[in-house]
Amino acid sequence: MKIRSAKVIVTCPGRNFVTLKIETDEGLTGLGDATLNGRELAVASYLTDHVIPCLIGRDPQQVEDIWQYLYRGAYWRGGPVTMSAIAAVDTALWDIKAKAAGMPLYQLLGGRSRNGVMVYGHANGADISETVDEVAKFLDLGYKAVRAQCGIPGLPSTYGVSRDKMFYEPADADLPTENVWSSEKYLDHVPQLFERLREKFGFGPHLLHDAHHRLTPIEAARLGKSLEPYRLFWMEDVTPAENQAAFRTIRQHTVTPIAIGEIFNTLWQCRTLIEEGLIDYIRATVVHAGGITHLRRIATLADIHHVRTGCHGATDLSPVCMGAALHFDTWVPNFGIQEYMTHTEETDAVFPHSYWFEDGYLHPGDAPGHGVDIDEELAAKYPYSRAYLPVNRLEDGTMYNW
Ligand SMILES: O=C(O)C(=O)C[C@H](O)[C@H](O)CO
Ligand SMILES: [Mg+2]
Repeated sequence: MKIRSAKVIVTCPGRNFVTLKIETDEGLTGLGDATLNGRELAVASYLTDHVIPCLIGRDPQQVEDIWQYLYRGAYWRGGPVTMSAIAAVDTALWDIKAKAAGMPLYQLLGGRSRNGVMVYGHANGADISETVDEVAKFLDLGYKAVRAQCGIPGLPSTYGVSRDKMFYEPADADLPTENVWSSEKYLDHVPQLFERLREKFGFGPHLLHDAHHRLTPIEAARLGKSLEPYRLFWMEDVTPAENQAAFRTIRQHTVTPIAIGEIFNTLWQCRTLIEEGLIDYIRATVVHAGGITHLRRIATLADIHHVRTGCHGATDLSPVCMGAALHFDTWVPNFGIQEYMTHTEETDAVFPHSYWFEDGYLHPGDAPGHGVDIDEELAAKYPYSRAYLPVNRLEDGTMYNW
C-alpha cells in the first residue's frame, strides 16, 4: 500500500478547524485533526509545505516509522505546530490501518477496557446561583461529572464564563480581546462556589475546576487546600508548567487532585510531573501531543506512576480528534475521564461521526477506523476566519497568563 495523495482542509463552521486527509493507492482514506487554536494556518502550512511532500509514496502501514521520520527527521523537535502536524499524520494513518483491518480503532489498540467513556461537561454562569443552575442542567442530562466555572465579583470577565452554555468558545475576535485578572479576587470566591454546589448536589457528582494557568505555586496550594472539603475530582492547570519542579510546592500542601497537560506536546513536558508523582491526571490529547502513537507512550509512563488520563476535549479540538480520543479512551488501561464540550450543529454536519453520548458516557461506535468523516463540499462553504484567544492583564496593566 502507498500514500497517493494528502491535502489539508481548512474550514470554519462556527470556528476554525484544520484537517489532514490522506489517500492511499488502494482507495482508503484517513483523517487527522491539526487544529491549533489561534495559530491554525501555521500548522496548515507546516503540513502542506513541509510534511506532505515527504509522505507521497510511503507505506501508510508503517505508522511508527513515519512518526519517527517526521519527529527525528525534522531536526527541530517538539513544539505545538510540529507536534500538531505530526499528530494529524499519525491519526490519519491509524484511521487507514483500522479501516484496512475492518476494525474500529480501539480494537487495533488492544481492545475494549470499559463499556463507555465517562465525560465531563462545562457548566458556567455569571455568578454562583447561575452556575448552580447550569450544573443542575448537566446533571439532568445524565452527566456524572461537571466542570464548574463562575464570574468573579469585581472582574468584568472570567475564563470559562460565556453566554453560550453547552460550549465555551474563547477565540472570540479577529484580534486578541484583552481581559483583566486578579488572583486575590478569584481565590476568595471559588471556594464559595464549591460550597454551594456540594450543599445543593451532595457528593455524588464529580466536580472539576480549571484555574487556566493563573496562579503561583503557593496560591495554587492555597486553592487546593481551600477546596479540600468539597472533594473535587481535580483542579486543573493551577500554575503554568514550564517549571515542573514548582508542582512540588503544591503537592506538599494539598490533597486536592491535580490535572495538567492540555498544552503539552511531548512526553518530556510531563516526565518530571509523572515520575515524581506530582500530578494525578495527564490532560495531553491526540491532536496536540503527537497523535495516538505518542499519547500512548505518555499514558504508559503515567500508568506506572498511578497517573490517569483526562484528555483535553474543548470545542477547538475537532470531531476528528474527539473520535480518535474516544477510541484511545476506550482502550487505555489507566483512563480517568474525557473532557467533552458539544460542537455546534454546523460543525457536526461538516464532520459526520459515529460517536454518541448517553447517560454521562461517550461511545466511539464500531465503524472501521476512528469513525469520523468530513463533508468536503460543506466544509468549503465555511472559509477560514481569523480568530484569536484572548490575552490577560493584571488590574495594574501588567501582561499576565490567559
Ligand atoms: O477545556 C479546557 O480545559 C480549556 O482550558 C480550554 C482552552 O482554553 C482552549 O482549548 C484553548 O484553545
Ligand atoms: Mg483547561
